[in-house]
Amino acid sequence: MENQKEVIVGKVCEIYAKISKLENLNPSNHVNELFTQLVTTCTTHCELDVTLLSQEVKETIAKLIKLCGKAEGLLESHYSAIIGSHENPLNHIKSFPYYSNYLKLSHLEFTMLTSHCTQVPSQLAFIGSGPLPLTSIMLATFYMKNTCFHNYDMDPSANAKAYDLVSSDPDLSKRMFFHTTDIAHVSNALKEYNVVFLAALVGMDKKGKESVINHLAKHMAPGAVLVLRSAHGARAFLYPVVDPSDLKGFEVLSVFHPTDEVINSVIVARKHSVNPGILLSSKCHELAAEGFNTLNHRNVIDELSLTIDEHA
Ligand SMILES: C[S@@+](CC[C@H](N)C(=O)[O-])C[C@H]1O[C@@H](n2cnc3c(N)ncnc32)[C@H](O)[C@@H]1O
Repeated sequence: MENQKEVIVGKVCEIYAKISKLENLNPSNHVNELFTQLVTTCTTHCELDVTLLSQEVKETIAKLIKLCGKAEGLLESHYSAIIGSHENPLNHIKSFPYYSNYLKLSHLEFTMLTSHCTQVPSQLAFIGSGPLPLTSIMLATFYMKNTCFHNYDMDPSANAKAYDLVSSDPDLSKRMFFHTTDIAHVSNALKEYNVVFLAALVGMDKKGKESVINHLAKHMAPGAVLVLRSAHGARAFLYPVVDPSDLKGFEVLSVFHPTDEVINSVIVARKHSVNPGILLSSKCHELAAEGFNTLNHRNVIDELSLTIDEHA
């Protein structure tokens, strides 16, 4: 076990050394090959706790996560431009190489979400939607056919590309909205959403993630649900980890760590009401009227494993 851990860490550091020497991270055969090697290494070995690694390795991980985030942004941007150049972009969305991963991840997130909310949300925010907002598109197309999606990204070019993908679609163009701003500058608008999704790459380190989570805890409506992405085991070489205990101001409802090709763990949490037992604020009344089940806080990991296996 100890030996296996050393082998994985050695391999990841070796790949990091190669990636960090690249002139740029734009998609190319060589860049794709290195990231594929990295993802394969990290998804085939689950039993590894990165918090126990040396400070030196932790510093390498922090740098690697930033490079992965940059490469992911460039890959999504590249494919978004290609897909958006077609007359009906959404007919070509499956050409994105990680389409099936997103399909599984959005199904997982929807399953987890609906085990805590008996009614589909009317207004949903997705923070860090990027140039290829696949999760919003999939949720809107397959699972939440009447929900309005408010996509937030601080990069205007990401939003412009994302808008081009849905603007010609008669349904999604009416339900997808794009807001160009750093989420740290959004306060009152956050109260309007029954559900908020937080992308893995918003808050790239512990401090950054903590600051976004604290901001959401301060401004989301009491009783609203937060769905956020984390990483577990060796997958923590690729994405920032959110420890459920870091979710101050929220009640953690469920946590799921995938073991298949899906990389991100998913955490579902509910923003505390003023008094969790009694629905005091008008927003809580509104949520209760919409059928949000505030009393049902059971852990659904086992059931989820079953549901997901059934759909695998
Ligand atoms: C590569 S993308 C897409 C999301 C990715 N597929 C995921 O699940 O994390 C991440 C996006 O988050 C945006 N972003 C990062 N920090 C943000 C913040 N504080 N406010 C708004 N957008 C942010 C970036 O501009 C970038 O386009």
